[in-house]
Amino acid sequence: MLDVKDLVVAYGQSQALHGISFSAATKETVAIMGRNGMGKTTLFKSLMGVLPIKSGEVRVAGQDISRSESYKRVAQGIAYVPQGRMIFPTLTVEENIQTGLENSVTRRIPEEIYALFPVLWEMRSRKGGNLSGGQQQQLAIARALVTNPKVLLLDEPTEGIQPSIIKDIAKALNEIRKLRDITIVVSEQVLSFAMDVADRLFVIEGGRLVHETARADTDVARIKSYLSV
Ligand SMILES: Nc1ncnc2c1ncn2[C@@H]1O[C@H](COP(=O)(O)OP(=O)(O)OP(=O)(O)O)[C@@H](O)[C@H]1O
Repeated sequence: MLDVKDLVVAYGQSQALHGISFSAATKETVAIMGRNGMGKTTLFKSLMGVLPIKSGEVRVAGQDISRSESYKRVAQGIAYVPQGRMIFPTLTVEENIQTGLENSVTRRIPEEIYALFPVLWEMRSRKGGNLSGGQQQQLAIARALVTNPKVLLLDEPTEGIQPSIIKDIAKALNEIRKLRDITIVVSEQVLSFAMDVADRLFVIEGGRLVHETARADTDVARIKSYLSV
């Protein structure tokens, strides 16, 4: 479903990604693990078209999207939950989700969304800015999901979130891929969360994927050593 090949991205003269390649299948979740500054956000921004790529290719369901404008990529089946969530603080929960429904005539929020995140139903009339960090993260995921993506990208969804809500988010992500034909790519520093949601784990270091493992074969100590400074 998602095929990334030899992705090279630079900030001016400084190269940040040095040829990233990986694929992820429908109904598969992969985690990209790495410390701060290793290139996770750069990877996601370039997949989404927020940052231009220098060379390489990104395919979603076989279609090369790597030269498409960011807004077009949404129609081509890719959705992005950025680091820090970026919800609209002055819009209500319901209005925030509806911003993902721009192309829908009724702008009706599917029931499935509130079934996945019951807290968003309870909070639907509250302003996004009044939600806790964990609730905002669930809101950002809901907003991305209503675009019916084939590929969902989540950049460090557990950052600054309390453990009980991290469990809720893991549960929702596992439920989503059961319900939908979707590929989920999540960047993370929290190994326990990645082990809860991902079928395969990659480690990114200095803009390169340096390690890959299936969940069942994961050498936890080895991944931890990559994540510690
Ligand atoms: N706007 C920018 N201009 C120049 N260099 C940048 C810019 N943004 C990021 N970088 C560099 O690119 C590299 C990768 O950064 P990136 O933000 O992708 O890492 P990350 O793994 O997502 O870390 P974090 O979790 O802190 O966001 C780092 O060396 C960083 O200094």
